[in-house]
This record gives sequence, structure tokens and C-alpha cells, in this order.
Amino acid sequence: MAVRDLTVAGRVRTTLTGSALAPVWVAHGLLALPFLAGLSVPLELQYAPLAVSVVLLGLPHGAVDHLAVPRVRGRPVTTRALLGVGALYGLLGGLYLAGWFLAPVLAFLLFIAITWAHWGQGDVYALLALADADHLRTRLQRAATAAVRGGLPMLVPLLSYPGQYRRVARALTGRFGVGAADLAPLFRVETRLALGVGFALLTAAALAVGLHRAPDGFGDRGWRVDAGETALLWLFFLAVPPVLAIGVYFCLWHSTRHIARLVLLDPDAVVGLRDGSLAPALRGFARDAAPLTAVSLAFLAGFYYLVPVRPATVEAAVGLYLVLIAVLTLPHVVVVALMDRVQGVWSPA
Ligand SMILES: CC1=C(/C=C/C(C)=C/C=C/C(C)=C/C=O)C(C)(C)CCC1
Ligand SMILES: [Fe+2]
Repeated sequence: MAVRDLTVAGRVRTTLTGSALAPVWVAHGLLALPFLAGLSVPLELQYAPLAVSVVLLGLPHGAVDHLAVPRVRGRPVTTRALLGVGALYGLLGGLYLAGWFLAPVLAFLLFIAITWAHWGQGDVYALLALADADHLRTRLQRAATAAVRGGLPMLVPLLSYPGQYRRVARALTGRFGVGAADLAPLFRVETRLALGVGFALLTAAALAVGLHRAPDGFGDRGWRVDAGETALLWLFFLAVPPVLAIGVYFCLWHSTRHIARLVLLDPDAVVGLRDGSLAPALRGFARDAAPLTAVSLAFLAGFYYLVPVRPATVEAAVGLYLVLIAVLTLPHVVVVALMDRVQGVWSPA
């Protein structure tokens, strides 16, 4: 399928840009400012967006996967379709959960890698669907853009705030009895310097090739959005401490964009968007996401009793929540990859 099938146009697009993209750019820009001026915020407070993500935007954005698969294929939501997605979650999620008990360090690194790829793929979709990213002509360019977009939240915080990054890494793996030394090489100056230089070069190369291919050169709207967002997120993740930055980005940036993608598959929601109204879209999403958000919460509660070392602090509890997110993210990525395939994200026209 071609890109033109993917591009959202007209009033629907104006409504989504005005509600899911523009305010989020502003929020990220504004949040970076006080940190650039040297503000520091207590760690407990920084955990607030991640805590909120349990019920708002974050966790719910994946709780519609069972409906997204049949909907994106244009098929009815049958019991069989639901069982298929359920089996995917049970199987892949179950295996990966076992992996956290057997090899937590490896499981942690896999989590970073999966999230990197997944947050990257989400942004590539948004660029193509909502930003006229005609400069992303080839599959290789799109893959490079995904690598850049995913690396912004996963890698840049490691460059600017290694201490806090390491702390969260320990909170995650610590539930499974991992010593600090096991992750030490990741936080060395040499490692971070090499990763930072490599990633800056990748960012510059992806944008330079994009500019070269952009139909209107420097004036190209799609390229400008791409370059502007990339610069904004570089700044944001360099300035804002990781716990806060990733929490805000997860809820406002990634989840909002994915929800925008989902509501486009809901005919009632699209009718509303065409009239400039978000209400039917939000109502529909809340209705669709509520049941499995509740199930995930029950898992989180069960998980609390299951792990070898029960969490005693907010940080440890968030660490546990992140493991749940990790386990849910693997099958979620498979679902979104399937959406990508049906919608032609990786097959340029
Ligand atoms: C805060 C923080 C982390 C949190 C990562 C999160 C919250 C990942 C979520 C992934 C999801 C939900 C993907 C699906 O959409 C790291 C990188 C582990 C360590 C550094 C600090
Ligand atoms: Fe997601």
C-alpha cells in the first residue's frame, strides 16, 4: 500500500494536529526551559507522570491492541481475533517475563532496544500520516528516522543524566537481585561519549539526506516538522531529568500520537474529527481501553506479590511497574508492526 493511503487530510488532520501534536510540542518546549535555567526537582515529584501513566494515556494506549488488529485490517472484531491477540500477549509476554527472572540484565537491555524501535516506529507513522513527510522516500531513510526518534528518549538521557538513568536501571533489575556492577560498562564516560557522538552523527545524516530529498528543500513543511521535532527532543532530553522527561514523553508524545492513530480506525470518531470535535474520539477510546487497562492493573497488583524482592519505596514500585510495561511492550510492538505493514509505513510508494 502506498503512502497516500496513510496520509490524513482535511479537517480531520487539522483537528488532530491541533490537539495531539501542537500542544505537545509546546508542553515539551516549555518544560525544558526551567531545567535549562538550572531548576532541580525532587525525585519523588519526577515520578508523577509515570505514576499517572498507569491510568491515563500511557498504559491505556496499548489496551486497545485487541481491537486495533481487526480494525486496521478492516475486519469485524470477532472472538477469534480477540483470542489471537490474547494468545500473542500471553505467549510473548509470558516468555519475556520468564526472561526477567532468568537474565534480568539481558531483559533490561532488550527493553531499551524494544522501546527504542517502538517509539521510533510510532514517530515515523506520525510523520507520514500527519506531517506530509515526503522527504522520507525510502525504507532505509524511514528506518534511520525511526532509529533517531527512538534514540532520543532511550539514549539521550543516558548522555546527560547517567546517574539517574542508572538508578532507574537498578530499580528495575534490582527486583530480580542484580548487583550494580552488572550494568557498569553502560555508564562509563567512554561508552557514553562514543554513543553520543555516533547518535549525533546519525541524527545529522538522517536529516541531511531528508533535506536533499525534500520536494521543496528548506521550505519543505514535512522536513521542517521532522527537523524541528528532532531538535526539540534533543534539547528536551538533554535538559530534563530522565524520570520526568520519559514519563512526560511517554504520556504526551508517544501515547497521544498512538491514540490519534487508533481513533482514525473508529468511524464515529472520524465523523467527530471532521466536525472539529474530539469528544466522540475520546469517548470511544476510553470505552475501548478501559477493560484491559483494568486487567493490566490487576496484573500489576499480582506482580507486586510475585517478585523475589517486594518493593518498599515509590522508586521500587515504579521499577516494578516498568517491568510490567516491558512485558506488555513486546507483544504491543508486534501489534503495531502489523498495523505498520497493513498501512504501508515501511513500503514507500
Ligand atoms: C524512566 C527511565 C526509563 C523508562 C522507560 C520507559 C518508561 C519505557 C516505556 C516503554 C513503553 C511503554 C513502550 C510502549 O509504548 C528507562 C529507559 C528504563 C531507564 C531510564 C529512566
Ligand atoms: Fe506504544
